[in-house]
Amino acid sequence: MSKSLLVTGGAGFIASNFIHYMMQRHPDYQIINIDKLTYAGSEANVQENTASSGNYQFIKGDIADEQLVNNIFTEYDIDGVIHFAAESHVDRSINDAKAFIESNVLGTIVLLQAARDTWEKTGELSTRRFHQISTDEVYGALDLETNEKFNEQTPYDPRNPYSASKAGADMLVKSFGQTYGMNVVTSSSSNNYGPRQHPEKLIPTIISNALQGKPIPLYGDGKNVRDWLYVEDHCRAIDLIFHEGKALEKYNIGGGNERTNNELTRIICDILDHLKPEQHSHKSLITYIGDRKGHDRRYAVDDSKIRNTLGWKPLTVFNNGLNKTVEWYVDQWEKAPL
Ligand SMILES: NC(=O)c1ccc[n+]([C@@H]2O[C@H](COP(=O)([O-])OP(=O)(O)OC[C@H]3O[C@@H](n4cnc5c(N)ncnc54)[C@H](O)[C@@H]3O)[C@@H](O)[C@H]2O)c1
Ligand SMILES: Cc1cn([C@H]2C[C@H](O)[C@@H](COP(=O)(O)OP(=O)(O)O[C@H]3O[C@H](CO)[C@@H](O)[C@H](O)[C@H]3O)O2)c(=O)[nH]c1=O
Repeated sequence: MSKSLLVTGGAGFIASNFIHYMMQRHPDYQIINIDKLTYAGSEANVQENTASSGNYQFIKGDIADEQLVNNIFTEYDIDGVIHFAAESHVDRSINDAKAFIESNVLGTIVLLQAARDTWEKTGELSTRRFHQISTDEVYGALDLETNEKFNEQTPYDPRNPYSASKAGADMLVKSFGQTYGMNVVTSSSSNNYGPRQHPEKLIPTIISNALQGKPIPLYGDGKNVRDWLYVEDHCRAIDLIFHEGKALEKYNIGGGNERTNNELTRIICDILDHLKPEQHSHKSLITYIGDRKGHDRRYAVDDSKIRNTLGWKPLTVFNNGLNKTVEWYVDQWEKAPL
């Protein structure tokens, strides 16, 4: 059945990939994308596939703007919300967390209330769906020395202002399920990689600095571990959870690719050495700098619930995904060097 989906933050990294994915997977769906176009969002991220589509609508605006969000719910018959919009960069939250509270906490409550009020009136509060896109960072950090992973029962223990704001938003979403019987679901994923990520994040930083012959900055000893998930595998998981996940439940999504930042950086440098043999040795650019404050040591996700109950698993082999990713950034770089 065709649906109208409100996607928030669709000009950012993951949600723009999600819109591309959904337009191919469900071409009959209408997608309404609300995005404030902060420094992290770019309309160019979504223009490629949506330009000629009659099923796509872009609204430039803030999810914390109550009047705008209420108007969207009045104007469109929204079947479901997939809520990505957020301030997403840990380092920025350490410098100044105010925007994180405004977008991630206040923005989420504005969306929840508009959805609740609209769907309550039509008697569809328990059938229409609000899907919260969350992060493995809400669980805190793991030690390097253990094999432990975050599962859905792991208590929340956010350790930086970004993850605290996401944890707050997740709690509000859960409370709307408990208090009003709203059909909410939450998914928490590990670190995504792929095309269209903002250059402030680790992988685009490595590639862009390497291409420019600039130092590749690694925080601390470079031994921090992240569990890398190809963004398209994440999009497939979200599609499945949105349609088939159980109300009030939470699903973890992992890549099964734990790598230290040192390992990851060296793999990317090897790919670049192969693609750009005429350039300097890329590894020689690796430079250790001061550590991130409160730097979480390791994230790792146990995704057996989504594998066992919904039949999802990541399909992208890490080296293939990284090769595709590096090629995409090199191609962008060649079209428009910074
Ligand atoms: N990137 C990851 O590895 C990762 C992993 C797990 C979960 N997440 C979550 O996925 C979501 C998307 O992350 P991302 O990396 O694509 O982020 P991003 O920073 O690339 O994109 C965020 C988008 O949200 C928009 N936005 C921010 N505040 C807004 C507001 N108040 N109103 C409307 N739009 C606003 C921005 O303009 C931008 O387009 C976030 O909720 C993040 O917490 C990200
Ligand atoms: C930008 C940068 C990062 N790093 C380190 C810090 C981390 O250990 C690792 C990855 O950093 P980032 O790319 O900023 O990602 P991280 O802090 O893990 O957070 C990401 O992954 C989270 C999911 O785990 C998401 O919720 C966040 O929105 C997303 O930004 O690399 C460096 O060593 N040098 C850098 O220049």
